[in-house]
Amino acid sequence: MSTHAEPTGPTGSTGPTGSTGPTETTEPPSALLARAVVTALLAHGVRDVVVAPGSRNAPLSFAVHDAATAGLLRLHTRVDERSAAFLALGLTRAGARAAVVCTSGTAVANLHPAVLEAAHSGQPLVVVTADRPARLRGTDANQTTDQVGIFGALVATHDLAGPDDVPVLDDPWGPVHLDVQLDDPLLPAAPWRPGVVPGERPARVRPAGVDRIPLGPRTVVVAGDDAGPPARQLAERAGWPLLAEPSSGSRTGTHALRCYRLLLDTDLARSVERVVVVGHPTLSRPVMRLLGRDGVEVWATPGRGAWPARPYRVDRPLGGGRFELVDPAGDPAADPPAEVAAEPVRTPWLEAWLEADRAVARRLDALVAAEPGLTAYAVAGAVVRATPPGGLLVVGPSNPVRDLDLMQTGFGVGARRFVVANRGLAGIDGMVSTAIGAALGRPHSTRAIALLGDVTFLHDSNGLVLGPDEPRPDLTLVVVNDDGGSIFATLEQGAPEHADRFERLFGTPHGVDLAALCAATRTPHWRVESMPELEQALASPAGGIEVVEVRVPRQDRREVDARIRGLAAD
Ligand SMILES: Cc1ncc(C[n+]2csc(CCOP(=O)(O)OP(=O)(O)O)c2C)c(N)n1
Ligand SMILES: C=C(O[C@H]1C=C[C@H](C(=O)CCC(=O)O)[C@@H](C(=O)O)[C@@H]1O)C(=O)O
Ligand SMILES: [Mg+2]
Repeated sequence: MSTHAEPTGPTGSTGPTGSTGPTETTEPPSALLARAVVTALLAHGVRDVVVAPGSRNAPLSFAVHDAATAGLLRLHTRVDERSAAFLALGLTRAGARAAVVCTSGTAVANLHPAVLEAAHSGQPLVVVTADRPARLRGTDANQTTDQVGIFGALVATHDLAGPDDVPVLDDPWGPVHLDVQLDDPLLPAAPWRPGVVPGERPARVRPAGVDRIPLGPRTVVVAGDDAGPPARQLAERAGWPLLAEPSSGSRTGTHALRCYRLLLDTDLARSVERVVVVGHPTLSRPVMRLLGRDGVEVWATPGRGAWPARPYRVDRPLGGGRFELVDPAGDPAADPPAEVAAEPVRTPWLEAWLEADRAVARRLDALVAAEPGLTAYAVAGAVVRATPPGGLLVVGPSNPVRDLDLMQTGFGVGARRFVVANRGLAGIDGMVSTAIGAALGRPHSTRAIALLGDVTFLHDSNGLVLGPDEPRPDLTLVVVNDDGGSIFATLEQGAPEHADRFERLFGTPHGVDLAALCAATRTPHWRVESMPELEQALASPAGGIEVVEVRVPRQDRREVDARIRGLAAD
């Protein structure tokens, strides 16, 4: 589906956003349209714009530069559109509102991975693509393809032929695509002095309504990606165990379990009667098995992204606004309003889980400590310790996010680390740029660290290609280098019977010299081989963007993972 306004042809009129600038007679229509677009971006909270160079988008690039010169936004440039879009996504995830601008043709298609991630994780990324004028569509004019609806049914395209077509950018829950028809002449006659009063990013308002949740059944709360504080508050007010993923925004306080994934094959887990699901849980098959288990009631809020329906049976859909506890008789439980920070409730059910969690965590720490040399689990633990309260932690998919899930010990409420992960589609693409964007978008972070796998890092090594004038954050990229994709070793394809094909198809050893790769972009690089070296590197950031490479083995991953999974099984 695309929002396809009938081309009205170039118009010189000022757009609905009241863009101002040189008179109609002096500026070409392309400049006026570009300025109307940038005016709309500013009016709806965009303060960071990532431009990938091109000729067709020159009117937009000039208008963005003029707005940056006026101090109205921050300009970034990136040569790789895929990295550019993930940089904008990282900025957006961290609370800034960002747009990415590129030229026509294959450049637009390179934005797609980040646009899809934004769609499935509900992020208001703004995508502005330059296009040829409609009269050239369907011809073999240079660099001309069908850009209207290019991101598929999930992301509507606004087809802009003139300033009057510029839409209101007020959706806080997903990406928006503006495809801008730009005709020659493409260069403005004179610089633009934007007479724009910047507006605010559209607020993500919680749904209205109250979800009345009766106490009674043996319940656990599952907090997936982007669940936010309500999941924690519910667990604490009800006295229920909290199974919160690292990027849930809920993994603080006294009820969050560290090793919940290891406890799901125990009698305790088998006695669960109800699960309340908030956010987008993706890390663990045992959690998915719990949600699909006969005899377990699932109460769930809608998912955040473009497909909010859950892949498992939901017995009681929740709105996700406010939770109110009611006692089994249906009367309001002694439950202070969510806004009032109540003393967390302790129940025997919770205590049993907390005791089991402490026991298995002790066994996990002992197992990891007994491993010869550094392990990916120990690296994740060191990264957690190096991220202070108020810090930013960006974590890649595959094993790093799962290692963090196992090793992240409890943080106090209010002392949480802001954890960013692209869990909409769990892609390994764009993670270097996402991390740089998140660090730039959250300048008040006390520290910014990213924990990535080596294949993930290589997949977006272009993210390190920054020009000399680009804004750069202080960011430590910790790369767990096991020379390939180790997660596959823990899955079915890692079984011995597939060993003859595993390395070529899944392990994908690459042997890349990360120091040389970093040297190519003059990115400071440390290679560490031991925990003291790692802790030293983490304790002494060089400033700017730096890479700390930690070499760990991959061949034993399946065996160690199996021992870990067996730590708690009854
Ligand atoms: C864009 C994309 N391509 C491929 C995959 C499939 N995939 C998931 S994990 C993984 C390997 C990741 O390796 P690495 O980053 O080194 O992490 P490790 O598994 O070694 O911890 C791949 C290829 C994906 N999720 N996204
Ligand atoms: C490798 C990909 O993603 C897979 C990674 C891990 C998931 C998994 O099973 C983790 C182990 C567990 O939860 O016990 C797997 C899954 O969700 O089934 C993912 O597909 C990939 O190709 O993207
Ligand atoms: Mg790896």
